Amino acid sequence: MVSSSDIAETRTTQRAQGSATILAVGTANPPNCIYQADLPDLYFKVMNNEHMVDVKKKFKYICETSMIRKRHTLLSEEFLKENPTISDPTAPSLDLRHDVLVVEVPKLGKEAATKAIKEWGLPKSNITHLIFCTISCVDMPGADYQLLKLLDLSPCVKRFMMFQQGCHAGGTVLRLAKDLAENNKGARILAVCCEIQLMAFRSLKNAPLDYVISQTLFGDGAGAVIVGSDPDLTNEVPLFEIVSASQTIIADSEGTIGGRLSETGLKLHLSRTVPDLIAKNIDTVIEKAFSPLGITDWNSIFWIVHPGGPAILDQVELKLGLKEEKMRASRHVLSEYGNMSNVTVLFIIDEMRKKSVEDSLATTGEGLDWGVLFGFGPGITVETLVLHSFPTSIPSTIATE
Ligand SMILES: CC(=O)CC(=O)SCCNC(=O)CCNC(=O)[C@H](O)C(C)(C)COP(=O)(O)OP(=O)(O)OC[C@H]1O[C@@H](n2cnc3c(N)ncnc32)[C@H](O)[C@@H]1OP(=O)(O)O
Repeated sequence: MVSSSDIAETRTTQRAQGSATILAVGTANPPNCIYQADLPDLYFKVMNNEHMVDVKKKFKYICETSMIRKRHTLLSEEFLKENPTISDPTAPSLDLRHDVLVVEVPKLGKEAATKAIKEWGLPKSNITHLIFCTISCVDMPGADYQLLKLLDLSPCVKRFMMFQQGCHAGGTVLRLAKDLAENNKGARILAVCCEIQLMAFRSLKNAPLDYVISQTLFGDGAGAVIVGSDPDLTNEVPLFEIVSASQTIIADSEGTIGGRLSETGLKLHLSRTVPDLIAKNIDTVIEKAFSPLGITDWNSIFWIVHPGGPAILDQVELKLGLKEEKMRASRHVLSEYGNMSNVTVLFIIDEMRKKSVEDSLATTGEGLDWGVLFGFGPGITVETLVLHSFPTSIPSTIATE
């Protein structure tokens, strides 16, 4: 007969001993790059909206204050010319958008995943779980299945498909990967976020101001990480330990960020109160996350913050009295790639560890030991991760890539 102590022992052997760690990061973007300074002329031309002079003026102003220098996109002028329904706010275009996205989202995800696997350095056969996250398209089987096929992974890899989560979900993916890694001894999780903004691309004819804002902020990209506990230090190089992960909903924020799929694409709603609501609540969230460690000096940690827009970074910085350099990595990624929704925090992790090596700092977290990762999205949902950095003893190929 099996005793309860046998079951307890079996459960212990099924679990990992240590916390989950990020073991590799890969990123990818479509090759087409648009400079924000060129966007107003380009956008209003391809959308046949040149006559909307006042809207263009507003669009140009927001482009100038967005703190974005450039963004990558799958879209091209040729594609929009060949597919005029995309630019017509009254014509159904959902099928057309989906036809493109169900193919392109797993493909871009594969590019990022391939880089992460290469950096990790172990055979693909060691991957036990796959998480795929996107708001760009919905399909069955989903982008997780397509990516498994594209990468030629084992059909026994355990998949999780996260549809329609939003911008906080870079944090959700890492939280899920942590639970999987810590509860399954030897697990190696490939987690991929990929967003191509074609679903939300739309004409500004008769559009509310938040549509104008969304057209100026979002960019295309994919990020991938390998996560696992108890790294084999002869073969694996840990970058960040995920010490804790939590999620909360900001009080009285319902309806301030949202999206609905329609026959004319994804309609995004953003309230102007978003930066203020996040800033007003951020102190409570961070105090709760760091109280077990006794850390209260927010300038003593490194920061990875989803840059929904510059106002969010500015207001968090102001509320917590952060030094200007704390948001460097988040602002850099916003400037060079725009808001790539849930993908963005994975780019910031990549930027932070590479710059730390480049600047000969002692740890992957800008020379500091502890750090925070914040994801913000519909709800308003906040994902909070407490991270612990590692010494920057990583191969030079990673830093110079
Ligand atoms: C989709 C997801 O899941 C998660 C996400 O990431 S959602 C994206 C979250 N991002 C945001 O909410 C954007 C945050 N906002 C910003 O960063 C900045 O406001 C901005 C870059 C959009 C513009 O910055 P700015 O030009 O310096 O000044 P700001 O005064 O804030 O705004 C300019 C104008 O736009 C208006 N505005 C700003 N945000 C608005 C919104 N969401 N809806 C409607 N109007 C808005 C302002 O009221 C102002 O209008 P007036 O000139 O008529 O007064």
